[in-house]
Amino acid sequence: MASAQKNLSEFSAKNVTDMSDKRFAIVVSEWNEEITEALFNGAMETLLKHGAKQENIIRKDVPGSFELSIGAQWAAQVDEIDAVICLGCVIQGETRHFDFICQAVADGITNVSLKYNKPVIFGVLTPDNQQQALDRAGGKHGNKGDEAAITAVKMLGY
Ligand SMILES: Nc1c(NC[C@H](O)[C@H](O)[C@H](O)CO)[nH]c(=O)[nH]c1=O
Ligand SMILES: CC(=O)[C@@H](O)COP(=O)(O)O
Repeated sequence: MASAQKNLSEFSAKNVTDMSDKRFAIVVSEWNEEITEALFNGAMETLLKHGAKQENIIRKDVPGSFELSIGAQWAAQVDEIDAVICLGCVIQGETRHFDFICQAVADGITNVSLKYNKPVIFGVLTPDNQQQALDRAGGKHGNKGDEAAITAVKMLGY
């Protein structure tokens, strides 16, 4: 189902458990900063809305989405971290570089999650252009950061 049919910020809050004692790491890519900052703000707002404490949320920045995997690993290896949220935006350019980054970060984040047996959330936009990114970072299709945060919350209540 495309984001056009399912707003990224609309989700069922039922069965969401208390997050007051959970600790989160949010790893944010600096590429396309206008977008990733909007994703971060959405993720923070959603975590706090569901009871997470500000002091239990740490942020780490990485240069680009390709570095999200290692940034996630450095966070996930910390025993006190319960879940990691990775936020990035990879915009299609003229070459196949887009494909390599997107595949690498999807595979890398998955591997970290399985290696450390904890939720590591793929909050990475992979749009064709800037407008598609804006539409999914607080625009008409919602905010991918909201979706990533509620996914972490739901997984911790698994
Ligand atoms: N073009 C985008 C990049 N490129 C940078 C890579 O993520 C990486 O930092 C570099 O290849 C060095 O390892 N990153 C994004 O997050 N978004 C882009 O659109
Ligand atoms: C996703 C990228 O790295 C991409 O934006 C780089 O642009 P290009 O493919 O034109 O070099």
